[in-house]
Amino acid sequence: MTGLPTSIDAIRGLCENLPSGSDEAARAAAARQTTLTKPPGSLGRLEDIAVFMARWQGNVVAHLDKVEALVFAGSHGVTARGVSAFPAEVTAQMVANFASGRAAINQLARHAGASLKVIPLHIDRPTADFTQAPAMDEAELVEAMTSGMAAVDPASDLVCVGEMGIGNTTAAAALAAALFGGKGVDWVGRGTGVDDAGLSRKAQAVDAALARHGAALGDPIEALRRVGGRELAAICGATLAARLHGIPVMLDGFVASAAAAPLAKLAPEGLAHALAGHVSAETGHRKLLAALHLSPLLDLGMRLGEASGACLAVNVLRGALACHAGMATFAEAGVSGSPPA
Ligand SMILES: Cc1cc2ncn([C@H]3O[C@H](COP(=O)(O)O)[C@@H](O)[C@H]3O)c2cc1C
Ligand SMILES: O=C(O)c1cccnc1
Repeated sequence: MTGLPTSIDAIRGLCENLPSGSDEAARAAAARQTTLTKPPGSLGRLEDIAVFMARWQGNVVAHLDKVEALVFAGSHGVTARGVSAFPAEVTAQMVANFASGRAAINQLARHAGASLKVIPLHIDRPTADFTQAPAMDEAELVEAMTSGMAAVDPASDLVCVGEMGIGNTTAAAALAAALFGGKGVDWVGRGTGVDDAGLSRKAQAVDAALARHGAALGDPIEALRRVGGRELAAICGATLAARLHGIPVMLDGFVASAAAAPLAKLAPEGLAHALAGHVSAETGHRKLLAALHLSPLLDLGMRLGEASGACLAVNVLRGALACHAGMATFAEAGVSGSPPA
């Protein structure tokens, strides 16, 4: 990637020629797995992870020396519709909490050996209420997406993406509905903990957005611009940039998954370099992951966002790669292999 794109068309162009990772490294990693001192397949998905990481890092034995957690923050006009259990000002207050190191993500990023970067995106300037108008104009979308792209350090071994933005589970639900069909009720959940009335306001907001934007939502980037938000666009941009730099991505919960989902719609293998760190308790996340053909690594009933589930899942990757790198082969250890069939 040379320089950041300056238009939506340029971003679309980048999605047309995505690298497919190293077949050679993936094949060699799969071959190495068969030589390690364990019954074939006995490490389950840890084996697949070692092969996945080899493909996207282009190394038979992948490493996790430099793991980045990127948390993008944005403000949402749709909060005026009473769609969150918390007031909009919590977004800025939590950004301050991240800076003082006392939020959940500070603890989980440290525990995962990840460096945490928090990127606020004009949090004093909410997007437009997308039940009334597009959330962002084209320039705002490009700015948000390229902020996400620029946040990715090309030297990273893995990028975890997450978000902070009161109201953003409604934006994520609207985006999921735009991309995969269905109505508000199919995709909204309780987010920060709305009651039944709040849940039905969320469904109504999504339905109103679907009605207002109509056929324009058939285009994945337009859907992101019209019913997404700045932090969702930035996650989409960061996930795209990681692909172009040859860096695997760990997605967080419902919001981060919805944010990255346009890439899967723009290119058939658009999210092939991404893992789902976990399935959150937000209604709709399981269905969204199924639509994206992603199988979550963890299922712990978390529903926080902030990249918390993504960072926790990094520890699973560390386990997978420790085995892949450190185990003896049957030959090295003098362990008898299975008898010839
Ligand atoms: C104190 C606090 C910390 C958070 N950290 C992440 N979120 C999460 O909740 C928000 C989405 O839920 P909704 O759509 O219901 O507003 C996002 O900011 C998300 O990251 C938080 C929410 C709160 C209240
Ligand atoms: O799964 C998520 O991303 C999520 C769930 C609840 C609140 N915020 C984020």
